[in-house]
Amino acid sequence: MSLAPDVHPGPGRSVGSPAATAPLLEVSGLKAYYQMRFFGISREVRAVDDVTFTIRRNEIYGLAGESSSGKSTLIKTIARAIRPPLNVVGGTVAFTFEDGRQDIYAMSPAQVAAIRWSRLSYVTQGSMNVLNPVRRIRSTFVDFAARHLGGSRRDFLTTVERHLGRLSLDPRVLDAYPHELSGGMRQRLTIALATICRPEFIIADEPTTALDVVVQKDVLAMLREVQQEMGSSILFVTHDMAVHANLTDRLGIMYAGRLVEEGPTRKVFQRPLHPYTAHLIASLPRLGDDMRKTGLPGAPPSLADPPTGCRFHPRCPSAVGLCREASPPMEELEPGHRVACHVAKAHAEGRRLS
Ligand SMILES: Nc1ncnc2c1ncn2[C@@H]1O[C@H](COP(=O)(O)OP(=O)(O)OP(=O)(O)O)[C@@H](O)[C@H]1O
Repeated sequence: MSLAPDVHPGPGRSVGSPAATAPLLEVSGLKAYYQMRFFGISREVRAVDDVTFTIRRNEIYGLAGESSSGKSTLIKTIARAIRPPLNVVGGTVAFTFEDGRQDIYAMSPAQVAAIRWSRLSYVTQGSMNVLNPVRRIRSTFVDFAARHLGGSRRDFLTTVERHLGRLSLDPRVLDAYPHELSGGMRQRLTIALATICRPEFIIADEPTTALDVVVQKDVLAMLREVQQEMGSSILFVTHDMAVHANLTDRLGIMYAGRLVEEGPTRKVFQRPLHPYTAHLIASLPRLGDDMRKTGLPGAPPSLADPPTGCRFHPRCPSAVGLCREASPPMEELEPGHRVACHVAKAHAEGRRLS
């Protein structure tokens, strides 16, 4: 499959310019809370609480963590796809696209609309959310992408057909309604839709979770090929650690609204530094291993009233007194490998905590 520029060149990927060397996404101290008021009582769910990380050009960054850890809230906030009661209460989200660096929350609504799908696109779990059930696939492509690519409708549809062909999709699917297609086909179409404008940054939110394993493998291979050919960056969100092991270049682990570990995916799997990451990896099934996997005791905390200190301490097998008292900052303990854990830090420095 070749995705070399065809009818439209898409955003350039010039090497050597400041834009080419800067991180594509910089998230700094980001806080996004659901702020609600019921019968005069305020309630605040701190779903994303002081998250800092960057994503480079041309990399697939994975985000993992169990349900309710804040993954969806984080990516909605990064894409500025938020509405009340979710509010950004601190921090910044900046993209350095080919035309320069911009804080997405300093942009006007018109500027944000202009980068959606063309530079920043979104692939979601429920493909039916994007594919309008009462419109043929062709109309959905026109609705989402025609204005970004410009030109006549005929030229646009020729571009769409060529793009589908390159992704091994039969252009006749453009005549279909979503319900006439399989789940796998619909998901491949959402990837085609998200990449038709050759975006620099793609957010993929659990795009394969609803698919069976064989179709899942196909869709993931397609996504990787698209990414490699276009040189785009992908933020790939799933709780499925096996998918991260096979797909992502770097991996961030979220727990209770915070990033607790980040590093090259291979390193994180080989030597997890945070006890929560170690648990996630240990619970993966392995061929020939017939030991029963034991779950982590306890449940994730309420983000309306998170525990003091390290939010993982009530469930952590290694917790000491300090973990109950002070929130551990994210620190680089090995090159490119960051972790927020007092015990891991002390271990790396050859100290013992009690
Ligand atoms: N609309 C909302 N109003 C109030 N709280 C919300 C809302 N949506 C999510 N939350 C809360 O925010 C926290 C983070 O949820 P979020 O959906 O971001 O987690 P997640 O890691 O994406 O989980 P999942 O994998 O189940 O989608 C949870 O405590 C959740 O209950």
